Amino acid sequence: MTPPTTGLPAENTTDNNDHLVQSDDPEHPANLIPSLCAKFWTLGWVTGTGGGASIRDGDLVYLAPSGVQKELMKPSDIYVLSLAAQAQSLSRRQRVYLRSPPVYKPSQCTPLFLAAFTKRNAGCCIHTHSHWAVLVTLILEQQGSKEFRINNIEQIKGFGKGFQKSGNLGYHDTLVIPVIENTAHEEDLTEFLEEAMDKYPDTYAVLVRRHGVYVWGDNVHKAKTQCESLDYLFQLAVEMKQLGLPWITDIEPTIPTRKD
Ligand SMILES: CSCCC(=O)C(=O)COP(=O)(O)O
Ligand SMILES: [Zn+2]
Repeated sequence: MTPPTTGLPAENTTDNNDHLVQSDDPEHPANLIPSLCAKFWTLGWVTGTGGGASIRDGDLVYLAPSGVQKELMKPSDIYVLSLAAQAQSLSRRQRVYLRSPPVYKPSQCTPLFLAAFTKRNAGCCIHTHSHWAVLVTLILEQQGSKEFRINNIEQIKGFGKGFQKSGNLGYHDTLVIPVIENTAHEEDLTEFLEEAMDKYPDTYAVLVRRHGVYVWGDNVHKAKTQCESLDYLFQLAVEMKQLGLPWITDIEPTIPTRKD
């Protein structure tokens, strides 16, 4: 699926480029963001307008409006931004939208989503306010820790090895997710998210203390499955903590002996 593109910044177009969000294809980003967010709402990931998702298709980035019920969005509510036009913009804070819905402001998460697209070439970035993510950051806060670490759990295999690396983590590998501190305004998280990406080049996610998590992937499928795997692991970790079980164990890899 290749959506049509004008390649022109918004001020050079004569209309609002509504065609960029009009498609019968359910896989078109303008259709997929509302349908994904409706699913995420049922998981408690985008409750009360919090959280959201953004998709990149080539140069075009599709974004939700700010402060709307994310599970009720329509394709006509979606913003479209050109990364190339944005890169040419003199001000990093001023965004160049090819398409803007008339009555909204763009999501406050926009600069964080753009960081995943520009620094990691991600195809999709998901931001959740999941209880499990927030609880894990609270447990880590008590421990004075800025990293979530877990190993020897099967679901760890749901994560890629890292940026520009092929294959997934193994059962015995340790999954490490950095934690950044929350800020009063979502946009102000950007510099800390970027710092965490630089410090942890292979991470596909960053936790935000007392707030939630940002998870990305090369495409929608990978971002969604990594986000699901991570939420599973966060829930498991909270329940393990309640049972007094450690997140890191020193189970040694064994060579399996198969008897046929
Ligand atoms: C109650 S949500 C506060 C803002 C936030 O954390 C968030 O993720 C949603 O921001 P948006 O601008 O996309 O509504
Ligand atoms: Zn948020």
